[in-house]
Amino acid sequence: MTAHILDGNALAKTLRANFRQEAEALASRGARPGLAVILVGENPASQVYVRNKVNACADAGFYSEKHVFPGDATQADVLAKIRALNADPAIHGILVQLPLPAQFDAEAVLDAIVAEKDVDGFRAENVGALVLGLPCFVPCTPRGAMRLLEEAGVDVAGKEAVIVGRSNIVGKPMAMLLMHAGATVTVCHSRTRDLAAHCRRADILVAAVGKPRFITGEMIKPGAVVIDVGINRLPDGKLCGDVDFDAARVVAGAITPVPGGVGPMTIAMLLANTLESARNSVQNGAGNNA
Ligand SMILES: Nc1nc(=O)c2c([nH]1)NC[C@@H]1CN(c3ccc(C(=O)N[C@@H](CCC(=O)O)C(=O)O)cc3)C=[N+]21
Ligand SMILES: [Mg+2]
Repeated sequence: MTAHILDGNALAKTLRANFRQEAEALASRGARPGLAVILVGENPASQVYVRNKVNACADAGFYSEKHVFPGDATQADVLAKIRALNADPAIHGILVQLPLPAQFDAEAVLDAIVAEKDVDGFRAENVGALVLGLPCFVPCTPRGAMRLLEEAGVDVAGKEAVIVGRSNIVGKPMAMLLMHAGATVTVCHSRTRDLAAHCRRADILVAAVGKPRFITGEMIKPGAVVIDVGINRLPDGKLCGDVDFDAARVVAGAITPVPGGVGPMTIAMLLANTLESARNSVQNGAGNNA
């Protein structure tokens, strides 16, 4: 058996073409979707991701701004920029690239973004709404992972889903989305006893641990759908996921590659959330002139 490869690059490209049509429709109503990305410091991985986000905006006909601060910038500098963007009608989404340098209180910075522009979905109001099943911005990486499951034709209801990783950005929201979709969800983490046994029960296995090739072939149930959220840079400069891809692909039924799986879908869902925010602004009578 060889797993079906879930091509995030191809799906993201198709989605961006659809977003472009919607962006033009919104632009004609005075609300071209606009995203502002804030990057602090010179983390090379962050620079790549931010560049990908800005390029994706251009490709989808969105307006975007990139605000780069030096690594020794103060929190007050960044907060002032966020306040200006909060009030800017051309901007529908504000993203502060994480991680922030150590001198920052990331919680306080994210909290400064008005909820209507929190397209990452990281603020407490958003997380609360997600848990309650109310309208909200669904965090981009889990939303992209769910979209890939849909693309794979996976009927989530009744399935055993196992998530490895309990982060606020991936593990926790992913658990909520899978639960809402009807899966029986187990969240495993660094303290879990007999992780392999949990993983082997999974019809849907989501790896979000941040350790290269941590999930081995023996941890996968034959035919399972494997979603690899990991992006790890190896000493030779190559990227690899949290799953041992070569071992997994001969066991799994479907699997996301790294790169080219969840990563591009994360960016596509950032655009989807920004589009949603622009649509909301039109409904609330607060478009822009972009
Ligand atoms: N406020 C905030 N929101 C985020 O959504 C956020 C963040 N901070 N900090 C970092 C993580 C990571 N993340 C990725 C986005 C795209 C790729 C991506 O495009 N990956 C390509 C490869 C990129 C490469 O070549 O390095 C791929 O998987 O094919 C990866 C990772 C968003 N994050
Ligand atoms: Mg996690």
